[in-house]
Amino acid sequence: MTETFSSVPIVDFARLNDPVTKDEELSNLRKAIFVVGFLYLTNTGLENLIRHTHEKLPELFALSTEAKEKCNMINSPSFLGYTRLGAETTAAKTDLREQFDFGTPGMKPWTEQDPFWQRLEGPNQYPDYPGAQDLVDEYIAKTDNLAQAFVRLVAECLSLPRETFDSFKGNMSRLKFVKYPSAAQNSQGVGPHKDSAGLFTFLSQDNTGGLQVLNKNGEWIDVPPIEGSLVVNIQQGFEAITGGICAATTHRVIAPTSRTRYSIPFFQGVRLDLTLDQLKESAAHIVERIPASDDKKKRAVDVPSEFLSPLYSCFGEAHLRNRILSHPDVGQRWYSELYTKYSQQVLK
Ligand SMILES: O=C(O)CCC(=O)C(=O)O
Ligand SMILES: [Fe+2]
Repeated sequence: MTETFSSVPIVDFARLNDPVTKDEELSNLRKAIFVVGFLYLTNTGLENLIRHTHEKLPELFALSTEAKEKCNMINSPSFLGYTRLGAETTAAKTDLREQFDFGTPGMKPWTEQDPFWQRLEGPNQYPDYPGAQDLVDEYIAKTDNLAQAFVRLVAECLSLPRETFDSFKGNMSRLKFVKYPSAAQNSQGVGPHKDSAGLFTFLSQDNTGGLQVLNKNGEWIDVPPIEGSLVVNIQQGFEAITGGICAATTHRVIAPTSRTRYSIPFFQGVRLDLTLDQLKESAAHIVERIPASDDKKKRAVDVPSEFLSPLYSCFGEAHLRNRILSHPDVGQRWYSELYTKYSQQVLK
């Protein structure tokens, strides 16, 4: 029988950093990473920042349509900016949410000499709202630090040297502010997907509920809100680096029926230039050191992933492909040939 889960484990970041409790908590983390692929991270020290940011979201989304449209993602070949309700597609269906996408500030401007996928890293479009830029930049900087510390703990829990994953970190992480308006019962807030921008996702949800993960028996498991926690999940970049042993977990959001839901996902970036061949070389050394059973190692092949597909030249192209298909209007505007090519390909 496949080892699976019926609830999402809680991992305490403070206990991971206390020498007295560290070993015990690392073994919790290990199980969460291997078996579930999803966990709550508590006691991160970011609770005040998260609360403060949530307080600002209703006002930010209440900006006039004109103000929001001024920073529409359509202006950005880096897929950064505002997406209005109904402009995003997941699992071939329209998502019922609106959102702002941001990235780590200060990326080197793209030029024609750079690879086409490098254009994913670009400048933000901040909404015209007092303090928005400072808030976004602070949130990204602090969560990036947490993510870096977390990745080192993940290496430790897999009995790998702490710095094992450091060289896979990307230049740009991504942050989103998301609003799900109330809708008819069982509407798709966001459809079933795996996160694909990088290594790990750190998600703060408000107290509405609606987030679910898929277990290995094909059952949807609720991920109810825990105040102050971040829900962490494995993205396809990390899945690929571990040869698929640490699998990204499919998740979705059921739209709320009687209130508005807000969430703040943060996607830790992965190096975009990594090719499949380079990955195979570096991953081989990682995969062989992960003490998993042969059965678990087999999971490496049964998950179709753009990041492990020879159709794409490197992680950057795999990520760009996903962005183009999720935001078809932006994809068509900036990458029309690639849009046509990617929308005809079938992943195996
Ligand atoms: O809003 C949420 O709780 C989850 C959002 C999500 O999975 C995503 O944007 O990738
Ligand atoms: Fe997601």
